Amino acid sequence: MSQEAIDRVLAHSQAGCRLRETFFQAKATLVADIARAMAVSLARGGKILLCGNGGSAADCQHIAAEFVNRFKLERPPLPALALTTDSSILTAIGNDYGFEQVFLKQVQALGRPGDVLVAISTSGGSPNVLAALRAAKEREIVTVGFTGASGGAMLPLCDYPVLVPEKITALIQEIHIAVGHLLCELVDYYLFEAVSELTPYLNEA
Ligand SMILES: O=C(CO)[C@@H](O)[C@H](O)[C@H](O)[C@H](O)COP(=O)(O)O
Ligand SMILES: [Zn+2]
Repeated sequence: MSQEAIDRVLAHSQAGCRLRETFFQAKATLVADIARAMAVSLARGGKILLCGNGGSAADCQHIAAEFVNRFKLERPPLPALALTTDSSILTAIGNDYGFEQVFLKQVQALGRPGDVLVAISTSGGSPNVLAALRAAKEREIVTVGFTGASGGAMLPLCDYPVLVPEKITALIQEIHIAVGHLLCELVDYYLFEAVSELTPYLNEA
């Protein structure tokens, strides 16, 4: 058995544990606020859109599946759509207009004011994610950005920036999917277990 391999396993898990602890201590309120904003959107007939590249694309479809199917609670399906999954749409837009527009045109086609876009980029600099965020802002879609490191160009485009203060992509992604799961849990909480907590926000303009 290679000691080097074992050391790498332990170093990754220990770094992940430390990051997880400090991140959630600092961002618990932010995560709850985002879940409440999503629940308000869904209660008003809105939907959740998600976009990102590579591992983050996988996170998008993972999170959308929890909303559409179920998470922990038995409840009606909730509308969420990963903009990363339709190969015909992605290849048509990528081929005809360029990869930068693959999410932008889907936001333009499907996004309505009051919807929520969850945009995931660990670097905060992926041009197709930035273009989707700009399109969402133009349409009065609530923007949630999962990012890392310094947040890059994403930060000013996000109503709710979720910044993981870390440079290693894998560690950032592991926090992102934990945030995604927590949003699923808390949206269910606000919509189906604590509706009275949501009521004042539903009455806001
Ligand atoms: O999963 C990983 C790395 O862990 C990769 O697939 C990673 O997501 C890709 O390199 C992405 O293209 C990175 O994009 P971004 O997070 O910087 O927007
Ligand atoms: Zn990965």
